[in-house]
This record gives sequence, structure tokens and C-alpha cells, in this order.
Amino acid sequence: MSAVSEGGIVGEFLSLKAETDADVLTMQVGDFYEFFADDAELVGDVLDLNVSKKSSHGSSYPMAGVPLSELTPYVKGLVERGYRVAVADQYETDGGHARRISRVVTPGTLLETTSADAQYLAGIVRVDDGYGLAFADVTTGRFLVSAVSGPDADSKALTELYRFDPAEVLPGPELRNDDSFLERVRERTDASLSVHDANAFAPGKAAHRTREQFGTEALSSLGLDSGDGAEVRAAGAVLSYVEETGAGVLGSMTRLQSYHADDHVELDATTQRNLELTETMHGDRKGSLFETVDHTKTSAGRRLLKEWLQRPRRSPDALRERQSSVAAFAESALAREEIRETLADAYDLERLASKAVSGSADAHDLLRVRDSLAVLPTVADAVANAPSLSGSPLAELVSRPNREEVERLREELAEAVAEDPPNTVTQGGLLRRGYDEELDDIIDSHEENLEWFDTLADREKSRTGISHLQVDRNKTDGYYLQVGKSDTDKVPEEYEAVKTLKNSERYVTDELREREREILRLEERRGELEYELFGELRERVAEHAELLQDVGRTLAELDVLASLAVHAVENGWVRPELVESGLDIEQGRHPVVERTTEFVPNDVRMDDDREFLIVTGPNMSGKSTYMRQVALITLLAQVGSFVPARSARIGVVDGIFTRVGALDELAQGRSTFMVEMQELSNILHSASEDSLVILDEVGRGTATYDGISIAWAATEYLHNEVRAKTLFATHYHELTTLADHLERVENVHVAADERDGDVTFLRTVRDGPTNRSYGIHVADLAGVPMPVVERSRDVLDKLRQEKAIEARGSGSNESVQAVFDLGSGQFQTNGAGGNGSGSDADGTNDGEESDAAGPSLDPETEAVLSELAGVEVADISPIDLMSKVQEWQQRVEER
Ligand SMILES: Nc1ncnc2c1ncn2[C@@H]1O[C@H](COP(=O)(O)OP(=O)(O)OP(=O)(O)O)[C@@H](O)[C@H]1O
Repeated sequence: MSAVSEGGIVGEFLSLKAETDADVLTMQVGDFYEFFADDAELVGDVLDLNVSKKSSHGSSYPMAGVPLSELTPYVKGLVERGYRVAVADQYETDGGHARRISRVVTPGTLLETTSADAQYLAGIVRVDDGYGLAFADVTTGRFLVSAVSGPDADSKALTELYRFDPAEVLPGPELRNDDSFLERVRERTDASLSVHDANAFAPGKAAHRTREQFGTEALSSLGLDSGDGAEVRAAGAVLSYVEETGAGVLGSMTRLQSYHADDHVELDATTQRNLELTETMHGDRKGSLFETVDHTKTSAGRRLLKEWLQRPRRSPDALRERQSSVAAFAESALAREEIRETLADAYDLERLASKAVSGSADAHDLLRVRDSLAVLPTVADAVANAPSLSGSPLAELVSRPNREEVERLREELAEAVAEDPPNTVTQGGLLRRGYDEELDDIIDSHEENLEWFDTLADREKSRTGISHLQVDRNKTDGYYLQVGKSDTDKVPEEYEAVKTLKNSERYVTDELREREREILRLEERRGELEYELFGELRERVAEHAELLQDVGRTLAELDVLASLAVHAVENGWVRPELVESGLDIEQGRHPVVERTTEFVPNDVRMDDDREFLIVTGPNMSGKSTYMRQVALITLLAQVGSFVPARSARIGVVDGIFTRVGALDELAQGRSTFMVEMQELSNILHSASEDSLVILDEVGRGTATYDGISIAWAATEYLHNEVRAKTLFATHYHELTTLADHLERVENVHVAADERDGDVTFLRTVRDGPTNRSYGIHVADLAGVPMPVVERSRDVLDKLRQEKAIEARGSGSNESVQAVFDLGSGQFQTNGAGGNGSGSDADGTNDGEESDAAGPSLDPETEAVLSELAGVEVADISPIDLMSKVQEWQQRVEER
């Protein structure tokens, strides 16, 4: 026990606590880890740990404790709730014991996670023209850096944070006081924000740290050799944080990967949520795209599939390679299933590598490494033996890790680790015979001594003639000879009595004592030697961390590609053709909805003449489903997956942007309309002509005319300036007329059949606008009282009267093409072809000015109209009226 007095322990605890900025401290006191004072109360509350009282220097302190071997789950419990936990260990000093903080466990450096998901620690640095980002997963050794710049760098940086969903973020010194940025980080992730030494972010220091870890070569091969890049600053800070927290996993971070935001399809946080990639809008995992398409066999495969879905790619070559692998797997069911079955035997090698490096891997973990390594040659042979697989990129994939090296390490482990080792690494029994000579000698002598005891009773019986004699051992007396009372007279003189029982007597002899001491000595020596040898073996496995990561990654990739093939085969998906632009999906389906519904497939065609689709149709007809289906098919194609369609040609996009009604905005305390406009604003800023934009009901959150105006203007801007491929679902029937005047805007509608007051949803998408505005009709169907329905029709008519909106074509903002009259529901133009039926669509205009309040007419027509308006129908005879009409016609024609 500690040399410090009992009272001093609380004092020691409190002074260690003052040293650390961790939220909670636990301190080893003998065989226990103790929490005192506020920390004891916290663990009492949070983890239901029993809290007692400890008196110290006249005060009483709350105290809670757990045995040494049971600390891990408590630390994990605290860290998973977002606390940073400092662990102080006891060590020997000349005068007794002392304690120091050996590790600070934080959400981003927790090794003991049981979740298969990636667990990133992120560093983010702001510089003049953007941000540097570094992401490290201490559980797998993955380490990635990136930089984003440009006018929308803020949103790009936040997008990356959302994509990696880090457990912990270290903001650089420039960001620490930027409350609005930090608030946005909190909104998009569940990360804990931790403050790390500002010096660690300094360019020189960070570059030094990064070079030390990955080597100068690695930095220069990624073009980061100047060392003052923002991503290197973020990387250096992350490395120094991992080191400072004492997790001991730096060695597993073997490879620096750099990526460019342009390598991946931009998917902002809103879009990832809207498309329900990994969870539904209601927060369920089930019903997400990921859960629907996931057939992986390993947790590393699951993790990788999720990563692929969250980070679709833009390089057509890389995607075609994945497609070819999926196609090969799709064609060879037998080999695929054999490989998947073998993969199921693999454990998470990336995680095991980190455990080996941190020294926390036990003998069972090394057996897992052995068994997982054995999977590689088996699957590689299966690939080589299946003709349709051996000619595919899968052959290259399985030959990536060095097979000889894999085999050497596997053999070493097979020869070293015992088949059924104990759970602790200190008691011996971890290693096999034949692995180490000294160990074998120890085991031999140990066995020989045990054997001596096993046969002792028989030997003594025949030597002494005692028939009631047995040899046994217990905790207090050790080994002894037990002789029945009736035979005690035959006991030889070297027997030394140690205990008298009712019917027997116990004895020991010098030799027995000597043998017993030898057995204990051998057991102790065996424990020590095995621990030492095991440590060396684990060290060698740790030295192979990179190999383990390579094999782990290869098996995960195989697992994901096979999983995509399984889903494609089971659901009739096809390989999409990747093209430069445009979109031609024949008989496309929604990948998630098709699983639970008799799905009606639909076509989608978009090209340079048809870039903007206005999607109309009654409520619940399937507008949102249709648009999401387009987005998801595009996304799946850029994951390298097959897609739910009869055939598909997909133009590779640089980003997918969506704005759909979200459910949880009010819960976040922001006005729905404000959020809607922020999202719209982000899309208008970020989308390019290579992007896909999905807008569902933009403008709905405000007054109708405000809404129409915003939707109208956004359509013009997207069409004229951005030129992104856009699908826009709207209930504003008025917008459908835009197709007549904006060159590349087309209408499609989801058809519904209406008979005898019933609407049957056909779920079929057809060209052209829907032929009526359904809102009031739906109110009618829903049983809203007739007077209200009729009155609303009246009101709608009134509202539409004499309201007009101009449509602007591309080119100068002054060039007014057409005026939309909400009263008539028609466009009016004064130029050539002035009936507004579309002849102005090429953007040429005869230059006449239009009046935003309505078309300006020539004086003669004005006069005719005013006469018409003045006619008192009741006072004029039919004959007079006919001749008046003839006269008006003539005057208008001659004008
Ligand atoms: N092609 C289809 N085949 C079968 N069912 C479909 C199809 N499209 C949509 N559905 C189903 O129809 C329902 C309504 O779809 P959706 O939400 O897309 O309609 P909507 O027109 O966007 O509705 P609202 O205008 O009210 O937002 C959903 O339950 C969906 O599963």
C-alpha cells in the first residue's frame, strides 16, 4: 500500500487533479483505482458506482473505487459520455510508492471501443485562404490529411467534418474563440471539442512532428514538404495530442494519406441526412441506404462500405475498376460465396494492429491475427482459380499484400501461441512447446516435478507398507502426505507431522518441501519468461502493423465488393455506364423503397437541352421518391456499385446538393424557413454545372407569393448561371409555365388517375406539367366542408387576378422575355410570337419593354378593351352585340 498517509491520499488525488485538464481523474491505490470528491460523485451519478465517505484531515470526502482489472469498462463508459479521463498509476520509489498520470483517455483516443465504426480524432486549422484538416483513427491507424480553400472553404471544411463524424475535434488556436464556427461544428457532429497546446499547431513544430512520424519522403511524395501547409499543422497537432494522451498507438499510424476534397463527390451535411445514407431522418439505422445494401461479413467491411457511401468518388477510372470487380463477383456466385464464407473467419486486422502497437493485445488477439492472416492466401487462391475473377481487378487486389511476409508472420504465430491460452498474459500457458528452449526446459522440469507428486503416493505405499496414504495439496498447507489413523504407526521417521485431523494425520518431508518450492519457482519463472517472450512476439506483430493494415484493408475491400455484388444480383441491379455528363436512367427504382413496396419504375433523362426538371403532381404521388431515386442512383454509381434500373448512363457529378423538408429543424431552435433559405443559399453558392441539385418544395415555409417568387428566382439562377442538373418538385403550379420560356427547363409530372372523386396514384412519371392544381382538390377529398372548399376556390381565383411575374432568360438581366399573368395562368409577351407559347425560348427578344404589372398594349387595342369592359350586357340586343364584336375584331386586326 501507499506510503502516503490515508489522509494524504485525497490530497495527492486533488493535486494530481489540479495538474490535468481532464474532466475526471482516477488514481491507483494498491489494488484499486479510486475516485474522490467531485469525481466520485460524478461516477456515482453517471455509472451507478457505489459512493462511500472517506475522512481526511477532519473533512469527509466522497469516494468510489473499482478493482484494477475492472477499470476499463468504467473509463470507456465515461469517455463514451464525452468525458476525458485521466488515469494515474502507482509506481515504486525508494521510499515506497508514488503516482503519476500515465494516460488521459479522450473520446478520440479511446482504444477499447466495441463499436465497429471508425472513430476519428480530427485537427482543424484555419489559414488565410482556407482550412487544413487531419483525421486519425487510433483504433485502426488510419491517418488522412486534406486542405480546403476558396470562397466556400467554411462549408467545405464543415462538410469534411460531418463526413468523418469525428469523436473529438482539436480546433487550432485561430478557431478557438470563433464561437459561430464551433457552434456549427457542434451542430454537425457529436464530437467533443478539446483544447490542445497552441504550440503543437505551430508550423515548424508540427512539420517536425509529422516528419518524425511518417518520414520526410512521405511528406514530399504528397507535395507537403514545405511543411507549412495548414494540413501539416493539423497533422502535427493531432500526433502530439495522441502522444500526450499516452494511448501508445503512434506506431500504428504508419501511413500518411492525403486527399483532395475534389477526389470525392461533395455531399454536404444536409444532403447526407436528406438522402438517409447511414440513418433515416428519424434517426433509425434501419431503412437507411447503408443498412439496405450492407451484406458484408466482417466489421472492417461494414466500416469500409459506410466510408464508400459517405465519400463517393469522382474518378471514372477508379469507379470502373470497382464496377469490374462487382461485375466479376456478380457473375461467379460459387466462388463469391466461398470467398464470403472464408472472409467471415477474418477479424478486424486494422484494429488488431493498433492493439498490438499499444501493447494491449492478449494471446487471443494474436490468435485472431494468425487466423485472419490465413484468410488471405485462401481467398487469393479462390480468386486465382475462378476464371471470371482471375481476369478482374480482384486479382490485383488480393496480390497487393506481400504474401510471403503474411505467411511468415502467420507461421510464427501458429508456432508460438498456445491454442487455448489463458485470458491474462502473466500466468503462463500462452506459448507452445518448441517455441523457446529455455521455456521448454522449464516446462519439462515442471512436469517432471508434477509427475513426481502424481506417483508419490504409490511409491510411498510400497516403500512403507502404508495402505491408507494419499498425496494432496491445499492453499494453506501446500503439498502433504495424508495417512489414515490406523496406519500412523507405520510412518517412517523422515515424515514430519504438520496437522492432525479426526481420522488422519498430515505429514511433509524435506524432499516434498524441496520439490514444492521448485514447482513454485518454475511456475513463477515460466510466468515471467512467457510474459517476456509474449511481449517480444507482440512487439514483432506490432512491427508488422502496416502489413496487418494492408491485409485488413484488402479483405475489407473484397468484402465490400462482394457485398455490392450480392445486393445487385438479389435485386436485379445493373452496371451503370459512367459518362461525362447527362443522365439516362431507364426504369429506375428507389434502392430503399423498392425493398418494401411494389415499386413502379420510372425513366429519367437529362442532357444539355434538358437540364432542369420541374416535377409536379398531387401530394403523396411520389415526387420526392422520384427525385431521391435519381440522387441515390447517381451516388451509388459513384460508389462503384450497380444501380436499381434496367439500364443507366450516369454523368459523373462533382457534388450532390439537396434541399428537402427536414423534420428536426424546429428541434434545433431555428425557424424552418431560415434553415430552408440557408440551405438554398449554400446550394446556389456551391453547386456547379457538374452538380446534381434536388429541390423539394423550396419556398414552402413562407407566404405563398414570397415562396413563388423565391422559387422562381432560384430556378432562373440555377438555369441561367449555375447550370447544374436540377430536379425541382413544387406545388406551385404556376412555375410549370417557366418551361415555356427557359430554354433547358422541362416539366415532368407524376401521374394520378382521378375518377369519381377518387385519386389513384399511378407512380408513373410523364413529360409535361400536371394538369391541375391539386391542393384544393385534396382538401375536398379529405372531407373539408363544401363551403370552405368552394370559398377557397374563389379566394384562389381572386389571388391570381392581375398578378404578373416576368421570366428572365440567360444573358443580361434586362432582357425580359415574358410576363406570366397569374390571372390567366399564361405568359404574355410583346415580342414576335407574343402568345408566350415558347417561341421566345431561345432568348431572342424583339426588345420591346414589358411591364411587370401586365403587358402594355397599343392604344387601339386598349380602346377596344375599354369599350368591351363598358358594355352593359343586359341593355344591348344580341344583334347589336354581334355587330359590335365584328367592329372590334376589324379594329384589332387592322391595328
Ligand atoms: N414509383 C413508386 N412506386 C411505388 N411506390 C411509390 C413510388 N413512388 C413513391 N411511392 C410511395 O408513395 C408515397 C409517397 O411518395 P412521396 O413522398 O415521394 O410523394 P410526394 O409526391 O413527394 O408527396 P408530398 O407532395 O406530399 O411531399 C411513399 O409512401 C412512397 O413509398
